[in-house]
Amino acid sequence: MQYFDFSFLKVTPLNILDIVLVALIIYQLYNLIRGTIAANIFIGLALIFGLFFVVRALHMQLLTAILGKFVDVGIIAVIIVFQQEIRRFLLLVGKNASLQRNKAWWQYFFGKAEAEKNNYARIKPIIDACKNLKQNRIGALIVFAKYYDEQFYQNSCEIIDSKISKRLLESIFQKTSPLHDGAVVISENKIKSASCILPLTEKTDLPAQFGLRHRAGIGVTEANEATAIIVSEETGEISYAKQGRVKMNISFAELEKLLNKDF
Ligand SMILES: Nc1ncnc2c1ncn2[C@@H]1O[C@H](COP(=O)(O)OP(=O)(O)OP(=O)(O)O)[C@@H](O)[C@H]1O
Repeated sequence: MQYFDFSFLKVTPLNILDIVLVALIIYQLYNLIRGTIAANIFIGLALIFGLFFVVRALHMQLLTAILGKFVDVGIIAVIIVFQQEIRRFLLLVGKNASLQRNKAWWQYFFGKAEAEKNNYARIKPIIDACKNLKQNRIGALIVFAKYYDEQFYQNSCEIIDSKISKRLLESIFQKTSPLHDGAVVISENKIKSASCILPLTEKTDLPAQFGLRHRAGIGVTEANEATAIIVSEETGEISYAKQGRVKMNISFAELEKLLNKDF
């Protein structure tokens, strides 16, 4: 019987740490591109790289030379194509740590129940405003940005920078309000801006009734660490978008749970 000799493999604790860290980075990158158009681009690039290694091994010189040109500029192509995702990843690395730490300290000192109570107080005006908007069939798009990326939001928005209030949210979305077109962005516990023009998703498999408001709500969660509530003017239905996916027609109890988790 033949045995394989693995004695040449020397695994140190540092090697294991190395593998775990790489796995974590790949997982975070996967989370960032999951369900977005970037995932398809990634598959396309991976296929070109895979094909290059196959044709090179088979000594197919012409194809190797052509694909080699792509592979030579591979890292530059990856940086250009995944510019948005790399930006989000770096933001995540830089800012998430401090946000999570704040939350953890709060829970450590005041206990989980107190933290939840505090969170409910923050969420309540938003849920109450959504109830009113739904009842009156007023369309709305409210974005919760984990980090307020000034470059991304401020170009197209009206700066508000105010405490979150039910009445303010309701009045922004009134059809006669000059700010009703576009999205409200909430971040750092404030209504940061209104009337924001957001990027539209390029998804092709969305329900037919989804127009620009829904497309913008989904699009912003693909391009940023953000979630969005979409109130349909047509049906009054509430949808919730996160990481490029959307939950349709959710109840207020569900909305409260989602906001409690994400906001
Ligand atoms: N790029 C954008 N960013 C933010 N808001 C947008 C954008 N494009 C359109 N909107 C908002 O969506 C409104 C138009 O909504 P539209 O009827 O196309 O959407 P919908 O998804 O069908 O939603 P509804 O069910 O409310 O009709 C606009 O009045 C504007 O307020």
